[in-house]
Amino acid sequence: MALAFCSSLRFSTSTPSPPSPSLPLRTSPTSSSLITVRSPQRMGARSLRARPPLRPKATVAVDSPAAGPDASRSGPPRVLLEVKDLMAVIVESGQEILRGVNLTIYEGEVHAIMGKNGSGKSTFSKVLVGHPDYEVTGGSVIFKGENLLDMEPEDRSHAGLFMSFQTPVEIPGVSNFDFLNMAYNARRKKEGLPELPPLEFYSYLSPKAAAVNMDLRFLDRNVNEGFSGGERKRNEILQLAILEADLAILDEIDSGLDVDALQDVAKAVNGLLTPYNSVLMITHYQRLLDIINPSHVHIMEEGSIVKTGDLSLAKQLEKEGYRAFSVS
Ligand SMILES: Nc1ncnc2c1ncn2[C@@H]1O[C@H](COP(=O)(O)OP(=O)(O)OP(=O)(O)O)[C@@H](O)[C@H]1O
Repeated sequence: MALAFCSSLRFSTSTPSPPSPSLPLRTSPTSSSLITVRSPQRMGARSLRARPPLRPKATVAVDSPAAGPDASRSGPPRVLLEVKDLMAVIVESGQEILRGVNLTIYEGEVHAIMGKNGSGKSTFSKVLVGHPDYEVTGGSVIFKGENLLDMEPEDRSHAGLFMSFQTPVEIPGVSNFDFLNMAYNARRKKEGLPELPPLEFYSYLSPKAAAVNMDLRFLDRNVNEGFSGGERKRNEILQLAILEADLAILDEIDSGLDVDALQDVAKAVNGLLTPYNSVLMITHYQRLLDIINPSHVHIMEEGSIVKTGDLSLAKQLEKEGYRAFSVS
């Protein structure tokens, strides 16, 4: 199955026409409270991913918000994310999970968070995107100079935050193509640009799909419906490629991937990196870090970051286990 998946996800040049959009959306079911699929008239999208590109790398004939070089981007790297003493509890139980997280990410940096099961890594990332299961009880998060914690999840997405969940959800009844088109248009609308009709969006999308080795046939299928674990992950990276977030949070993007797919996905992530965006990865395995090569590796324990270093930290972890870093 895994090998079949890999070979089936090569870019197919024999698909000249775009998938036919199946608007209007027939259903809007969702298994995640973070997802919003609205009618085309209201033109919303999956709330956390509606962040079309600021700096498209593909050459497309669309009036993208930043289709050319951005002269204002000169100078030293800017701080993208500054997390100070962040504390959060589970809303339902009041259980404290984050106990003072500190983390600063500059443009162009790649950070990896590692840590034992249950140490709070996913909770941290979900708190950043505004997941309603958690309540922030202390600390601050500044994203691109703005108070992230004051923003609705959808606005966090529009501001340039993208999150790939550990288990990407299915959206039955909504084709991948329509979903990506809506997400892209939601951002364009926010930028005051006209929405991109399906044909033009297809021109923008197809080189992105090629870059992540995504077979174009997957665009006509419903979002993640019947996708294998690896296909879902690859689809997440396609969404990231379309939306070109400033900060991409990738929660265990390597889980469930066979060795070839891991290489593909990691290389696709590398291909999306620019001096102006950043990635925050959560992973258990050095094999992903060997390809993406993070500038910073953090170890989380019991809801806070207890050690920070470079890739050598991950190598040491692989050899010695978490006992070597435990502070408890
Ligand atoms: N919504 C929730 N309801 C109940 N418990 C939760 C919830 N979210 C997180 N937890 C608990 O908080 C702790 C931290 O969970 P989290 O998913 O952040 O850990 P993690 O470091 O990402 O773990 P893993 O490496 O296994 O993915 C766990 O004990 C988990 O069971």
